[in-house]
Amino acid sequence: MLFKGGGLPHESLALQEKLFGAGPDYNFMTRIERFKNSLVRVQHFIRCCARYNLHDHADKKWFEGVAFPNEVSVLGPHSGMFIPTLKEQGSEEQIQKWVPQAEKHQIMGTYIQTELGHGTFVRGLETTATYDPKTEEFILNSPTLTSIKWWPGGLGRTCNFGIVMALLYIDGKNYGMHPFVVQLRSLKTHEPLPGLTMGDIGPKFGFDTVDNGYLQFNHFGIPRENMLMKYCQVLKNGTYTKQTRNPKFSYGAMIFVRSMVVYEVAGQGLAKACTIAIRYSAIRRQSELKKSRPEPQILDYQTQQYKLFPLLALAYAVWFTGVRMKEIYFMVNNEIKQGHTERLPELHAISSGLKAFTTSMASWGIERCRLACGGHGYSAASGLPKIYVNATGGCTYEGENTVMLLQCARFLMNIYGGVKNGRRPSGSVNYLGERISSRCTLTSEFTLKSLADAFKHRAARMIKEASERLNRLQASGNDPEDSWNLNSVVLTKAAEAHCHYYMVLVFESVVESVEDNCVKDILRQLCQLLALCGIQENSGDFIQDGFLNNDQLELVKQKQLSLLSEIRPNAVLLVDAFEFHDVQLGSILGRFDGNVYENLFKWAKKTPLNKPEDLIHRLLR
Ligand SMILES: CC(C)(COP(=O)(O)OP(=O)(O)OC[C@H]1O[C@@H](n2cnc3c(N)ncnc32)[C@H](O)[C@@H]1OP(=O)(O)O)[C@@H](O)C(=O)NCCC(=O)NCCSC(=O)CCCC(=O)O
Ligand SMILES: Cc1cc2nc3c(=O)[nH]c(=O)nc-3n(C[C@H](O)[C@H](O)[C@H](O)COP(=O)(O)OP(=O)(O)OC[C@H]3O[C@@H](n4cnc5c(N)ncnc54)[C@H](O)[C@@H]3O)c2cc1C
Repeated sequence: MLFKGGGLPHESLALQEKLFGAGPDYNFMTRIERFKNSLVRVQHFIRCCARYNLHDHADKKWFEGVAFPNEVSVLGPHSGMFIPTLKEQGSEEQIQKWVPQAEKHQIMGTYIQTELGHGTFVRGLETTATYDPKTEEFILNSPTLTSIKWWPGGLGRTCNFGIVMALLYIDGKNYGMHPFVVQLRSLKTHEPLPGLTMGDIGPKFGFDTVDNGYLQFNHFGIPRENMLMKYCQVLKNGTYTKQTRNPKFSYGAMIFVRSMVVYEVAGQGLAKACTIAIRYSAIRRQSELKKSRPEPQILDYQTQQYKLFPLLALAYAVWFTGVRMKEIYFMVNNEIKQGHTERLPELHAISSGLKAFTTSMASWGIERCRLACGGHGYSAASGLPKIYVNATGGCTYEGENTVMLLQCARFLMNIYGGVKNGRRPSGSVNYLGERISSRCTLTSEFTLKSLADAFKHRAARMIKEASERLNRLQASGNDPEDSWNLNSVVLTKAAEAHCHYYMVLVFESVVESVEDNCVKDILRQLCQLLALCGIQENSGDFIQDGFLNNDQLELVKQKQLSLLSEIRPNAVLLVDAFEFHDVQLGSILGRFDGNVYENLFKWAKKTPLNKPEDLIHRLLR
C-alpha cells in the first residue's frame, strides 16, 4: 500500500482482460507488427475505459500500465497533452465542444509543437497562423523546410486532431506562440485533409509502438474559434486581447507532463529494472565464494550489492519524489485556477529540475541493472532493453535535460539574487535564506536529518558560488548572455545539487511518516544508503570547502558497506513491494516464480529465426 495507493483495483481489472498480456511476443515482432499490435490494444483499452467508467488520468494510468507494459501508446499524447491543454487553455465553450469527444476517444489528438529545426527553443518555432478577418480563419503555413512539425506522438498515422503551436500574425504583427486546435484527418476516411502533408518520421531508438510524425501546412485554413482562447482572444475583426496573466501559461501542458514524468517514467522504469536485476541476482548462482561449497547467489557478492542496492534506494527515492511532484503540481495548479499565480515560477523550476535529474539518474540506473545481469541482461528476454529505450526518451522529450536544468538554475539564481537584496525565500528554496554552516555534523549515527543537512549545505554553497561566478563574469566585462553561457556547466551542477537535496528531503519525510517501526527501520537504511552514495559519488562537492573532512568520508564509506549487508536479507522483499505483475515487467529474468532457465530455453526455441524459412535455408545450405 506504500506504493499503489488507489491503483490496485484498476490494475486487477486490467489483468483480467485476456487481450493484455496474451498474444505474440513483442520481441519477435517487426516494428509494423508492434505498432499494429499496440493499436489493437489501444482499441480494447478504449472499450475498457467505457465499460469500467475510467475517466480520471490516474485511474487510466494504472490500467495503461498493464495494457501497454513498458511501452508508450499513442494514447500518451492524447490523454497526457491534448486533453489537458484543451482543459487548461480552452474557453468554457471550447472545453464543452472538444473535451467530451476527446475523453470518449471520438477524436484522437496530439500535441504538435516541435519542428525539424527547433525543439528546445520554442520562441524560434516558425509555423505561422495568420488571421484573415474576411474569412474569419487562421491560415496555418509551414514557410520553410525547418518549420515542418516533427516528432509529435501519434501524428504519423493515428491522430485525427492536434493542438498546433504556431506564431500568431494579425495584420502583419507577430503576437508570439499560441495553441490552435486543428483537425488533421477526415473523420470518415481517416485521410489527411487537403493542404496537409503528413506521415511517420521512421524508426527510432525506442517508442516503436508510437507513430511520431511530421506535418507540413500549405496555407491550411481553420476557423477563428479554433485558437484556444482562455488567456488570449482574437475577435472577429482581428482585435487581439489578452488577460494580464503570465504569458508562460501557454507552456502549461509541458509543466504537467514534466511533473508526471518523474513518477511515471523515471520512478516506474527504475523500479522495474531493479525488480528484474535483484530477483535475477537471487536466482543466478555463479563461481565460488568458498572452496567446495555450493555456488553462491550472485546477490551475495558485495560488488553485486554495491551495484544494485544504491539503485534500489534510488528507485524508492525517485518514486516518492514523483508522488510528491504530482501532489505539488495539482496543488499549485489549483492555486493558479483561483488566480494565485505566485508559485508558478517555482513549479516550473522544480518540475524542470526534477524531470531532468530523475530521468537522467533512472536512465543511468536501468543500464547499470542490465549490466549487473551479465549475458542474460543483454538478451531481449530480460526485458531491460525495452525498459531502457523507452525510459531514456524521457531525458530528451518534454525539454532536453540540460536545458531543463538550466531553467531550474535560472530560478535559483533569481531567488538567490532576491535573498541578497533582503527577500525571504519560501517553499522548496526556503533554505537559501538560512545561514550556511561551515562544518558538517555527520557522525557514525548518520541520522537522516544530518544527511539531509549535508545535501542542503552542498546545494546552498553551489548555488551561492554559481551566482557569485555569474556576477564576476559580468563584472569582468562579459554581457549577461555570455556570462550565463560561460557559467552554464556550473549552473547545471548547482541545479542538480538542489534537486538531489530535494529528493533526499522527500525520502526523509516519507521515512518519518511511517508508523510501523519495522518498515521504518528498513526504509531508513535505504534512505541512508541513498544519501551516503550521493555523498561518496560527489565527494568533491562536500570536501571542497572543508565541510566534510577525511575522517567523515571514511565513516561514510564504512557505513555504506555495512548497509549493504544489512539490506541484503530484505532486498527481494523490497522489490516485491513495488508489486509489479509479470505482465508489467515483461521479463523472463524478473519472473515472480523465479523459473528463469526453463523459460529462457522455451523462449529461445520460439524465436522466429528458428522457424523453417526458405531463403535463409537456401543461403546456408
Ligand atoms: C527552454 C524554454 C523553457 C525557454 O523558453 P523561453 O520562452 O525562451 O524562456 P526564457 O527566456 O528562458 O525564460 C523566460 C521566463 O519564462 C519562464 N518560463 C519558461 N518556461 C516556463 C513555463 N513552462 N512555465 C512558467 N514559466 C516558464 C522562465 O523561467 C523565465 O522566467 P524569468 O524571466 O526568469 O522570471 C522553452 O523554450 C521550453 O520549454 N523548451 C522545451 C520544449 C519542450 O519541452 N517541448 C516539449 C514538446 S512536447 C513533448 O516532448 C511530448 C513528449 C511526451 C510523450 O511522448 O510522452
Ligand atoms: C520520444 C520522443 C517523443 C516526442 N514527442 C513529442 C511530441 O509529442 N510533441 C512534440 O511537439 N515534440 C515531441 N518530441 C520532441 C522533443 O520535445 C524535443 O526533441 C525536445 O524538446 C528537445 O529538443 P531538440 O530535439 O530541439 O533538441 P536540441 O535543442 O537540438 O538539443 C541538442 C543539444 O543541444 C543542447 N542545447 C540546446 N539548447 C540549449 C541551450 N539553450 N543551452 C544549452 N544547451 C542547449 C541540448 O542540451 C542538447 O545537448 C519528442 C521527442 C522524443 C525523443
